[in-house]
Amino acid sequence: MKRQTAGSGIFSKVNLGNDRESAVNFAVAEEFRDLSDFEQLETIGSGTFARVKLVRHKKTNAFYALKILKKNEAIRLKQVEHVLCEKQILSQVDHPYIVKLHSTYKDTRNLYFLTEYVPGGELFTHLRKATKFSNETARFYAGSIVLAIQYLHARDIIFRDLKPENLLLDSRGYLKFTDFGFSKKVPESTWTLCGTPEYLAPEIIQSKGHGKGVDWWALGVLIFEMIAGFPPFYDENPFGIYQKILANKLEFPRNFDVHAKDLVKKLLSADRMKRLGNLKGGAEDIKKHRWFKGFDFSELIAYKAVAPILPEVRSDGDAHNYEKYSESVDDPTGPVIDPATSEKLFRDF
Ligand SMILES: Nc1ncnc2c1ncn2[C@@H]1O[C@H](COP(=O)(O)OP(=O)(O)OP(=O)(O)O)[C@@H](O)[C@H]1O
Repeated sequence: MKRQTAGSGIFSKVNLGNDRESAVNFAVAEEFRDLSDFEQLETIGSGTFARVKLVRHKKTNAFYALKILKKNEAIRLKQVEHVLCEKQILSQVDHPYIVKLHSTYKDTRNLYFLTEYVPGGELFTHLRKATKFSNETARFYAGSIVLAIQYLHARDIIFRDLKPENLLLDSRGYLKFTDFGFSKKVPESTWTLCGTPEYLAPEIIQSKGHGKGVDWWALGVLIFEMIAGFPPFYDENPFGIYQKILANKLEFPRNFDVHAKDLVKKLLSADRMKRLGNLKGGAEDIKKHRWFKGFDFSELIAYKAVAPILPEVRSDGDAHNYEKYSESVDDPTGPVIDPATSEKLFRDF
């Protein structure tokens, strides 16, 4: 079972902040100007109020992913500000491990993100298939995540939804971050409760205000889950999970690598002032940890490292690495919403 991101309206302490910077890097190329230039193929992802479809550019035959969000659902679930942030942040970032945004569109019913198509499937699927990863495999992905998060944090962007469901594999087996729906530009702290229960840092649950440290916490959860095959704090219901996170009791399976264990403990420090990654040395402290001894980050970023899993990609538009969704049950487009409301709320999209 894939884990849905929480925080859609249940928790209302929203800090909107003053982070409406203009999208400096975002110029839409000619070929991406019109949505009717694309043929919509199968659904490859479905979230709380979005559907992601594989699409083909009719003229060039190139494949892309189109994320479709219903405006009415974005309003109902109080996600308008998050969607605007998602566009603003995705249009500003440019990193090999972050999915590339080509263009955005809107009509009377929906908002659309056109991004590169990443054909290798979710890290989640590969992890569940393998049950658990070897130390080396986990290190390859963790190293990639450290680089991407370091890049984001240097730009004061917190990702806030790190989990294997939001990490995709490209055809070379390298990671791509997707879903910036909860990411936020914050030089200081922010107060919104969002994320996925198993990956929430204690300071988010306690509404203490949180910053970049939450991504390093989530990395600790992810390294644990990759090596153990299950997350460190687990319960049938979210409140049970929150209790376990706050109790901060870690039980490592036998054979868990000692250095990985030490790193996970340092990332899962309940006190964010003592959490590795969140200290003066930043991400460099994590790169220097014993678990990464001998690991070559420059090879990794240059795509010279051998990826541990090479996904089977039969052709450019092959979607078999993604779950199959019924196309008929749920119309991906929403109802037309009042034009004045639409203009007011979605002007910046
Ligand atoms: N660029 C892409 N290439 C291939 N698949 C993608 C791409 N973007 C998204 N997907 C697929 O669609 C799924 C949902 O996308 P995304 O997480 O952006 O939507 P969401 O509605 O915000 O999801 P959630 O509610 O779970 O947070 C992803 O987990 C992935 O399986």
